Amino acid sequence: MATSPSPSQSPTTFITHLHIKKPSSLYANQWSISTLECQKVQKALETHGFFLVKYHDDQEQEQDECSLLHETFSSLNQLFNLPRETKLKNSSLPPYYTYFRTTVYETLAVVNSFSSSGQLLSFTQLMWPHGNQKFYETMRRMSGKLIELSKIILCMLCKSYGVIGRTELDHSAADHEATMDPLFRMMKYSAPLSNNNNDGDGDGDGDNDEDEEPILRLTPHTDQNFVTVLCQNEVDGLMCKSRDGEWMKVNPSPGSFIVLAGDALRVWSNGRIHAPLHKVMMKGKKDRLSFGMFVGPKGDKVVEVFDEFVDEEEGRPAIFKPFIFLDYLNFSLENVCRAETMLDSFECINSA
Ligand SMILES: O=C(O)CCC(=O)C(=O)O
Ligand SMILES: [Fe+2]
Repeated sequence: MATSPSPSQSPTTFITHLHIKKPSSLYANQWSISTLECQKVQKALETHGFFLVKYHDDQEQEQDECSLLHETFSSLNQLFNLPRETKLKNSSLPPYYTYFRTTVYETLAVVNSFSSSGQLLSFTQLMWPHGNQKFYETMRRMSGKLIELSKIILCMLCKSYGVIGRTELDHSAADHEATMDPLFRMMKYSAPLSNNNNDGDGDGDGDNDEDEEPILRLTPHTDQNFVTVLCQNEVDGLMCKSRDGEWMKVNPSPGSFIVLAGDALRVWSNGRIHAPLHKVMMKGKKDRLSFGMFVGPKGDKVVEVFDEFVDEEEGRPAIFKPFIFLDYLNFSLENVCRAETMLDSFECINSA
């Protein structure tokens, strides 16, 4: 594995870009992944709260990887092109999981899409009553890859903190599966400029995009979960705010994944990990498609500071009070206007 910094907006800050090869075993105690690489995950999440990663499976040919990515985006196009009434059927889930639409943004979600419990199959049947095997197979493979990567990343973090096997964040822990509720979400953001908008050179490309001001498509917020692994089509737009307050453009190379820490990880680490505010700003004539695995605790689970990060005698008390994750999700839904300071507004922070 190698790390190469890729320049962000500012010359002084770099976005960490890791290359992770699928380990022969997903269990960290049998790993070839070095501690040094694990420390890079920790450092990136503590400073910026996000990083980019290329994830390869040695068994998988590069060509297969590209075609999976290509098929995923063509499946997403197919999905978002369905009539609105059909997409509205994705509403039997709790409100934060269901089909949601504004004039410029749409999202659909499937819980545990990679598992054998048939959630992805039911979702596919709901959208295409006559079946769509291609969609099902593609999304099953892609969401399987995302869940695998999210497990590896959480494990790398646990390894770096020296807490492997002692926390449910590590998937080798007995109750990991019973604790986690991974959600596969698919998003579409419409282009700020319509396709009829001619840029004057007759090619209809909109190649004077450079002069345009980017327009907000998704308002600044933090994710409530532990970790999010995202992937986008060729249209950039994601921006993340680092711990030192700088908005950074996140422009991944094709096929790279974006890893973001959420509020639950900030709480678990007693504030060591930064859960970055992020937003989507777009320009140009192309719609942006993205999808991701949002790995959070099950609704009834308690989110709390992990013991390892607390030492009263050393002057490191727990900054956060424990809370039920569902209470926080509901609070977030009722207080969308406080998205920029959600965790702080939730009043789970202990007074000094
Ligand atoms: O589409 C993206 O890149 C970001 C999506 C996002 O932040 C979210 O759905 O919470
Ligand atoms: Fe988000």
